[in-house]
Amino acid sequence: MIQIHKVNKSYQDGKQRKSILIDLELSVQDEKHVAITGESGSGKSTLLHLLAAVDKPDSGTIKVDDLLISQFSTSQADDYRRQHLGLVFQRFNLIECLNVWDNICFPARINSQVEQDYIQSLLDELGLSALKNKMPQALSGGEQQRVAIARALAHKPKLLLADEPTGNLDDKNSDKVANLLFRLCTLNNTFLVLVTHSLQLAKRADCHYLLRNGRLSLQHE
Ligand SMILES: Nc1ncnc2c1ncn2[C@@H]1O[C@H](COP(=O)(O)OP(=O)(O)OP(=O)(O)O)[C@@H](O)[C@H]1O
Repeated sequence: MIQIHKVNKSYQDGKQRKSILIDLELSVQDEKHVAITGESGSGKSTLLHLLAAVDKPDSGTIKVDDLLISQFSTSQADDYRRQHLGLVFQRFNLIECLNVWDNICFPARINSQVEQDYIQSLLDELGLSALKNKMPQALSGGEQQRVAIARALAHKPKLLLADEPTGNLDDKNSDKVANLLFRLCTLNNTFLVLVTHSLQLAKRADCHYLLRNGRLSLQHE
C-alpha cells in the first residue's frame, strides 16, 4: 500500500539547508494501522505532508497503492486528495461558514457520495449528534477535533492520515476516539497512518515506527 524509497527532504534554515528526512525507507502492505512517533521537530508532519502530496520530496519516490504520488502534478495531487485521502491535521481546517453537518459532508459532496445514514452513524458514534447545527467557532477544541475526524472518514477514503488525532482530548475521550478510529478504519478497509506522541496509542497500531535522525525504524514492543 505504501512504498517510500530513498526519500530526502530538507528546508532552508537561514543560510543553510536543514535535512529533515534522509534516504527514508518505508514499505507497508498488510499492516493496516501504522503509527509513527518521534521527538518534536523530527519530521513526522513533514512525512505526512509528503504522503498527502501537499509537498514533494527533494529526491526519492513515494507510492500509495501503486500511484506514484511523488511525481504528481498539482491537479493529480488535488484529485488524489479528494478521492483517496482523509486528513486529520493538527489545525482542524474546519470551514467557518458551514455548520458541523455540512463540514462533515463536504468531502463526500465533492465526490458525490453522501451516504446520509453512514454520516449520521459517524456523528452518533463520535458524540456529535447534538452539535450538528452548530458553527465551528462555537465548539471546543476537542469537539472540533472529533468533527475533523468524522469529516475525514465521511467519504470512506482509502488512506487516512492523522496527525495527533487525539491531541486535544482528555484521557476518556482520547480512548473512545482512538477505539473508533481503529474500528472505522478496519470496517471501511481504510489504511491508517497515525502520527502521535502517545506511546500507548502507537502500541495499538499494527506496526509502530520511530522517526529519528531522518529515518524510520520499526519498534518491537
Ligand atoms: N515549511 C517549512 N519551512 C522550513 N522549515 C520547516 C517547514 N516545515 C517544517 N520545518 C522544520 O522541519 C522540522 C520538522 O518539522 P515537523 O513539523 O515535520 O516536525 P514534527 O516531528 O511533526 O514536530 P511536532 O511533533 O512538534 O509536530 C522542524 O525543525 C521544522 O521547523
